[in-house]
Amino acid sequence: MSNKRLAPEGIAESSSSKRPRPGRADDEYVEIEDSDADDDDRTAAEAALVPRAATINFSALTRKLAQERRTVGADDGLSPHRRQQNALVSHIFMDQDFSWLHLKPDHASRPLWISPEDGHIILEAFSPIAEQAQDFLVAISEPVSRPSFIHEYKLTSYSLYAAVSVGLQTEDIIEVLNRLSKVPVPESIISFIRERTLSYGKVKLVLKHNKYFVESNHPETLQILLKDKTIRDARVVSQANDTNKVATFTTAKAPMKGGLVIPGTKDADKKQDDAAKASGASAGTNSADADLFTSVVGVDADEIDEDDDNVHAFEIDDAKIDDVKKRCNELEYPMLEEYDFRNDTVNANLDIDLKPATVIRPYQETSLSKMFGNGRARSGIIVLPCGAGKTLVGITAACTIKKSCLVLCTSSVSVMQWKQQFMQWSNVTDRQIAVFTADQKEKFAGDSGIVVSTYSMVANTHNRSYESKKMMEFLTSREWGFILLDEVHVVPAAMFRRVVTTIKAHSKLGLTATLVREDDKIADLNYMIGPKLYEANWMDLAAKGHIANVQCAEVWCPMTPEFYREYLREQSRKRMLLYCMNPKKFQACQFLIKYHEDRGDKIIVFSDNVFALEAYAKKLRKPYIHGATGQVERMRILQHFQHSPEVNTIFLSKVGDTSIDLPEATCLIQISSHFGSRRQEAQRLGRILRAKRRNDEGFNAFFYSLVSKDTQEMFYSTKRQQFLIDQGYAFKVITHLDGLESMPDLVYKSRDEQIELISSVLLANEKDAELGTDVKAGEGDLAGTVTSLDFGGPKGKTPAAQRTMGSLTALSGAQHMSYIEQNKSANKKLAKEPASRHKLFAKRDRDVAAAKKEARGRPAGRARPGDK
Ligand SMILES: Nc1ncnc2c1ncn2[C@@H]1O[C@H](COP(=O)(O)OP(=O)(O)OP(=O)(O)O)[C@@H](O)[C@H]1O
Repeated sequence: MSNKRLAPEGIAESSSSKRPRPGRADDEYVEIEDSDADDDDRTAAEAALVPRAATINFSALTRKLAQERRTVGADDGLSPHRRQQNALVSHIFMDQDFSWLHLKPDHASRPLWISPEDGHIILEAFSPIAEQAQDFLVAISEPVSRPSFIHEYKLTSYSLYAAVSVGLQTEDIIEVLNRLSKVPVPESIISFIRERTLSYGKVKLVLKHNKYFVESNHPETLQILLKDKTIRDARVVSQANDTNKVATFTTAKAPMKGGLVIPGTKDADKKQDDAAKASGASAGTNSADADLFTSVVGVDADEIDEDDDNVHAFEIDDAKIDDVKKRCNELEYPMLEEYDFRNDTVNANLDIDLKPATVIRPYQETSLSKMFGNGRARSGIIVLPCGAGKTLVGITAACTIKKSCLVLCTSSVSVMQWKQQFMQWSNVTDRQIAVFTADQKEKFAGDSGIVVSTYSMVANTHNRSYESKKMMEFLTSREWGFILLDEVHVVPAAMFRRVVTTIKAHSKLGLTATLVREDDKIADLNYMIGPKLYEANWMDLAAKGHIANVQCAEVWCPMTPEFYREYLREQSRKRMLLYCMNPKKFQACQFLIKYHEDRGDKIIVFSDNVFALEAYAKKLRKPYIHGATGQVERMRILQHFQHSPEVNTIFLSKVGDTSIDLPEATCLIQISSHFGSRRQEAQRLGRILRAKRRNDEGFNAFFYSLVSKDTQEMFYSTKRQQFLIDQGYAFKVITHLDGLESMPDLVYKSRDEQIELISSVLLANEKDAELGTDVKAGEGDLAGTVTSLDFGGPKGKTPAAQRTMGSLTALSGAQHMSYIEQNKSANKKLAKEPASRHKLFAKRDRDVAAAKKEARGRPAGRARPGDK
């Protein structure tokens, strides 16, 4: 559909930026066509789910800005000398010249700068009060990019919706922004904040006695909504409420609203006080600032005002919830979903708690405080880096709500892991937790319990077995206190909608590491689950030792002339196979494996392409796992990798991208990947973020991406890295691996061997070149490998985000760090074993030999038989 929106001419979408210049009165707005190809396949219905406010229309803001500017121009308070200076630099900064904004006299001690044009906020991350400012900014805006020194955030309608949802008030947002900003918050931004937060947070969707109600403390708001035909038609007029008036209830106040204690935290109140004092002292801020932060940024349950006693509500038809939510969004009254679980006497309590030894980490606690800040459970999304412990956050939330809970994950592997983690961290008994997968259809005993299942099991409506149907009846006929949605960013919107509308749940929590979707449908999540409640900073967690520090590098491998010639000639998907199978890449992979094995690292080599995966693993004599590897074999390989010094490297296809917890792994090498997927890159990195040794002095994990030079792969690689770069990771480029040529037993050294390799690639089927020949990520069962129980502590410094040239020695820290563990004998024994040849492979060997012979006889550059 055509996704038109109003925007100031040239903002963001247009490369030929023609933003209004200071002092020019050309603030005209054109209707622009959204050129994002990903949006084209959006159905009208889906697009309608996105509130209008989502596409920020800064036209009103900028118009105000123009007025502001004119006023400033009339009396800008600058000395003639200063005005002349500004005029001199204006031509350099062009439309980015904001020197007309007044800097506050003490601007140096304030860390923020706010763009009056598009709501972007720049934070000096090196400021003493940056940490506090970050907490605040994460609550009110979207992080765009957070490298070491300068962070960028953006105010959006969604982010302000999220801010209001976690209890922030409009004037407090403006006040804190003003205090932190180097320039007075522009009028345009103030009115944007006011406008966006005016109607947000006023309407709630509540499930009571298995019926849905639209609730508000403001009867006039409900009257406005009822004027809308869609909402009016969805209303259920019962006997008790058969007039056109909305019903008024008096809510019972929570007996001890602030008394809610999230399990796994120590003495929450004391800790909060101490933290506030400590950060206040270290930041050198005055106590007024600290108070302001505690009252506005930190959500203190005791201090949050009780809602009005009078709540007005009308019932709506369950089948029309989706339409009502959509309409409310369009009317800019997005519905909040909150669950007053402590006063729910209808649904049976679930006797579940965290084990006494379980202590949640500070960022896990912070994220949960955003969910339970006002003593109720708010629905929304928590974003934590891979390996940061989202599972425990979900389990703690379930232990806080203590009502029946449904957990949905992306694969049956994850189902088993969730169950195992519930048993590990909480006192839940086997009878209280059930799984619903293709193989197992269990129900819990008693009135309340936990069910763990997959999205597809719940959303699937076709070809249901008798047991599945029964199980679905069990799931849909009851009210759930809590639904936990794992990996929310990957689930197709339609599937999500089916799940959310068929399961009646009082509160929803979405968990994810990468709130990016390649299909750009993030907005749907906002609408279907709720606002983003919290997003952690990857670099912060790395600096505090909760996740490992990682050195990232892109290794450029030149193509051999023969491979490059074929690459240029091929038009099909085989091009991809050619750049994966590049002999120089083989060599780089071999070199890096040896280099890191010698240092005592455990290495995972990733390849999406199964043909390349097998070829590399067999040539380098390492074990491998892909979709077709049997369960017993997988477990055997993973056990060896974890516990045996003989197996220090394994090759994994995309079955290992997610759902694999191998804290022994300290080095990743990526030889082939799924085009430009930013999410996959981050998830792969996540495999080493949980490295057991992350708290060792000076420890670094390593992430290498091998790319064939001058091929499409370089483009994809740059695209893939973008998410991680925005999280502050620095990618170095390695153009030369010192000592590679002199490495003994270097593979594919001679031209003959390289020609043999190219022949096998050319003989491969077109299908072999595809990435989709493996099973879907996560389908393979890697359960039982969850072993890490490490706790974090204060750790090293955050690396600077930049792209630099470097040598492998420098990258691996050889100049500055020492590695204690050495394990030179690793894999030697394995390498001595004769590589077993499958008979199919033997047949291919014969074919390869024939092709090799043919290739030798053909002058370079001449077409192969069959070439057009
Ligand atoms: N508070 C904690 N105390 C001790 N260990 C923890 C804590 N939180 C998480 N962990 C451990 O950290 C590891 C990573 O946790 P988990 O698998 O939940 O991460 P994740 O965020 O779901 O990662 P991914 O997105 O990659 O799946 C696990 O081994 C888990 O046991």
